[in-house]
Amino acid sequence: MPVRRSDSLNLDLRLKTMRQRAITVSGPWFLWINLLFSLFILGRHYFSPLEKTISLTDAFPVLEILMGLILAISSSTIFILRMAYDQHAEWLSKLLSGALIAISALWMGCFYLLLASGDSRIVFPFAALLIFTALISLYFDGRVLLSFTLPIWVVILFCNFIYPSDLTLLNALLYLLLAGLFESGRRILRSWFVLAIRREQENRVLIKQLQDLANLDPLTGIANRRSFHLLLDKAMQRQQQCHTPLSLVMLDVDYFKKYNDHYGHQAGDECLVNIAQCLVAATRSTQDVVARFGGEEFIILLPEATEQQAIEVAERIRQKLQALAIPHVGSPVTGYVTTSMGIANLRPETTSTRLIAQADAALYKAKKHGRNQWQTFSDE
Ligand SMILES: Nc1nc2c(ncn2[C@@H]2O[C@H](COP(=O)(O)OP(=O)(O)OP(=O)(O)O)[C@@H](O)[C@H]2O)c(=O)[nH]1
Repeated sequence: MPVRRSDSLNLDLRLKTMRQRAITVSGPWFLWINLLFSLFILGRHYFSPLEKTISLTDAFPVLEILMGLILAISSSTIFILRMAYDQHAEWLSKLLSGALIAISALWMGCFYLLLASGDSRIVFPFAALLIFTALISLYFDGRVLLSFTLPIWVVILFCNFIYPSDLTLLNALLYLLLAGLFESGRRILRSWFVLAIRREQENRVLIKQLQDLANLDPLTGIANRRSFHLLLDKAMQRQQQCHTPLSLVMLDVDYFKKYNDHYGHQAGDECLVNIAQCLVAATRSTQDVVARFGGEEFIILLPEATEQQAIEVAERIRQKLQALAIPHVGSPVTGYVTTSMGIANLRPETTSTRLIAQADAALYKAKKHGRNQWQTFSDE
């Protein structure tokens, strides 16, 4: 199946959002690792069973300063992440990326100092561990992963050339092997990540399609009878708790059988779509519900609307249809498509079935009085 542009745009957008989320989930773990590693380097003389070598860093505590900065950046970023109100906010992911790039630059300085002073015992295991834990935590975001690991790769390679005593064939092979493992691992992990997001995206589309099938009328795209009942029950519960008004308008297209007989079923379908659009245009988009109740019958739920406000809606519909002026030569009413409408207002103790029956009774009255008009149940 060809990939549509909108689908790939959606996927790119979803990937971006998920990358932002993922970094705020695995970022803290990686910051803890950096924090522990910097503590280890600070206390290296206590942990190391090997004899202490004289090094550059003894003369001036640059290494201690660098490690102190890693400690400060890691711990403060972890703290901010813990305290943040929205754990997946975009600014948090930016803060984390920035913190990791800064930490990487500090590691670069640290490894350079150690290699320059000939103390390479902990550099290679530490660099390898850092690079592979970075891969585990950041594989989904190539840019951040590369920004963190590249300076470490570069400083080791650079020192191997500057200080050739360290440039053994074994080192070079090890370096190449690590780079190969890193890149292949990154590709595998990333492909799983993209696949998972793509599947999730497909599932979302599928769920939306199923929801639309269950809740929308396929011809007009407005709510169907089933979802109207659900929404009416919900609205009635809310209304009865808050004691606010609620009204219904039920509509029936006048002499629609004659319309079909004269213009054909296809034109009849188009007419129903136009009427549905007209009803939607005449109501408030946020809370009113326009639904197709049956063949050429529509119903409108007007929460928080008094009978007078429902009358205003019905009158607006009548005028909009009049302005549309869809020809209906078979109609004895006006020669154009018209509707009859029944209005019912919710009274205490009224059930939803009863309320619909009241709107239907008012609609029947409108038909009896000559169609192309509205009637209210309260006038009975
Ligand atoms: N084109 C089309 N026609 C439909 C659809 N659903 C129902 N109808 C037609 O709507 C017509 C309804 O006919 P009736 O119930 O006699 O109502 P009416 O002709 O409007 O008469 P009054 O309601 O008394 O004004 C029937 O001819 C149905 O075939 C639909 O989805 N598309």
